Amino acid sequence: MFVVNSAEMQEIDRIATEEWGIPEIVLMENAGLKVVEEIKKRFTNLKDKKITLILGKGNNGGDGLVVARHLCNLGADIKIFLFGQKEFKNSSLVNYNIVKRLPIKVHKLEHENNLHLLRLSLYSTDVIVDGLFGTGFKGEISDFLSKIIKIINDTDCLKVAIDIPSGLNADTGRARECIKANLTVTFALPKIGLVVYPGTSFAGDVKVVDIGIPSQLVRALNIDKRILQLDEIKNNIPERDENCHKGNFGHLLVIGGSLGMMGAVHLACLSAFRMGAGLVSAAIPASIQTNLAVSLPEMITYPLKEMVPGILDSEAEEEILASIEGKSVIVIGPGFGNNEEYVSILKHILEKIDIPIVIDADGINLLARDISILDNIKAPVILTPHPGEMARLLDISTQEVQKNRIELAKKLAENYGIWVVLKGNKTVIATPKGEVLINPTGSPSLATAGSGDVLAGMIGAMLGQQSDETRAICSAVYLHGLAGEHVAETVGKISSKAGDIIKAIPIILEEVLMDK
Ligand SMILES: NC(=O)C1=CN([C@@H]2O[C@H](COP(=O)(O)OP(=O)(O)OC[C@H]3O[C@@H](n4cnc5c(N)ncnc54)[C@H](O)[C@@H]3O)[C@@H](O)[C@H]2O)[C@H](O)CC1
Ligand SMILES: [K+]
Repeated sequence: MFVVNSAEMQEIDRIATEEWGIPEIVLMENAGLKVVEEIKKRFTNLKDKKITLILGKGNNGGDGLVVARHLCNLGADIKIFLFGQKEFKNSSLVNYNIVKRLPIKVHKLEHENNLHLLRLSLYSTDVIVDGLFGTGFKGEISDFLSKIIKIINDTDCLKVAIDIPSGLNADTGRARECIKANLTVTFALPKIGLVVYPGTSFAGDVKVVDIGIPSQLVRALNIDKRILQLDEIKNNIPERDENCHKGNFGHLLVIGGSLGMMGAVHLACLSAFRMGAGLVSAAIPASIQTNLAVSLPEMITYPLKEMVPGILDSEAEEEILASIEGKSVIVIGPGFGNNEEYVSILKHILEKIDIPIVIDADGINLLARDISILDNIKAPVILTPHPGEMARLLDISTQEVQKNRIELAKKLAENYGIWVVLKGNKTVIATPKGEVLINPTGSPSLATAGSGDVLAGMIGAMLGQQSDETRAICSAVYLHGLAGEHVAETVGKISSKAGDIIKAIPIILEEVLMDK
């Protein structure tokens, strides 16, 4: 499903009305009716239910006026509070003139001394409908608005946001002060702010409703952002026919490991097997080879020459390059160590190979030492940074990364012609073509040591089975999130560990493929 920013939504709105000739008032009527439909689903009867609408003077408020009219027809007891000194215009004005003739009390919210009545009315209300601002919200919330929002948020009742919770930046999901809704009924397409953190925590349940904008119109716009959906993920996982053999499902090489960090390689390799990789090999410092081989006998191991135990010798580079022969995918970085001398190993690998390479963990830290080594790549390169690693790569703070996850991932991917998987709540996948995919699955259970190694192994495994890199990466990220959700339900969000995520892979794979 496409996701849009406010400018894109406004453009869709403009084309629908100006070029396709769909009257604005029709879209507004549809929008209002759909909100009423969602409210009706939550009550057996709306008769005499107290419903308070807090509305601005733009079209979001106009939608609210439509909601008020229909709820009034259903017998609800309606009150409206109107924010702002402006006058309603166009379709909103038409709806306002109708509402004025109905048995609906309309109060102003222009001064601090109106707040007392608002507080009093909300005390006994069953539902608050938030139609203050939608996609037309710009800049910041004033202190007065902040007080209004606080009064609304302090009220314990069902809060329904029209299109987006007021105060939320539809493009970034950030807010200074924002309505905390239980339900957001958003029109035509989800807005970015509703699907990325912290916007997700303000929006509550998000219902995307059709208001009559033709899908042909939306498709013609070539929107570059999408939310991943289960259906496409299912189709990305290749069927296994009776005649298949291990050679059909890729041979993954994991390069990494160091003294004390052997587990990272183990986790990546084991998850790769569980995700269906045909063969898995690991190139690791010689001193950890025996332990690793014993811990996972199914894999092939390449011992690398060491300077001191756990630290590679310069001759190891040749050994790594030799181990790449015959492989179909590489994962480099889990537990590798962030030694300056390894930058040239990574550089030479990237200059030589043309098979997909996932650069994770210390591999990303090495890149952060010299990102220019991405200038000379022939292979599909996939970076899987968490926000801290992304910050190091871009030489900015983690807070700055989190403020602008989508744009930063997109820019990095486009600049170097690579895939960027920016991990975190709603992982963002950016492709070399500038496409952005947002992953809806996941759980706090994934916030545990080794979870990234598991994801790297899963991506590596999928790249060995699916030639379309974007599909492979998206499937792995989506399924990793589903595995996290399963762990949250079975083990718990707090007690989870990476091994639990790996154990969940076969279960969620089975579930996903069952109704393919
Ligand atoms: N997308 C569609 O196809 C449809 C959308 N509808 C609804 O319309 C709104 C967008 O309406 P618009 O008039 O452009 O803007 P808003 O109502 O969101 O807000 C404008 C309103 O708010 C004032 N304002 C903006 N920022 C601030 C601020 N920081 N502080 C104070 N006041 C602010 C501004 O001055 C205006 O008065 C969309 O979300 C949908 O809900 C259509 O009805 C159906 C078709
Ligand atoms: K709103």
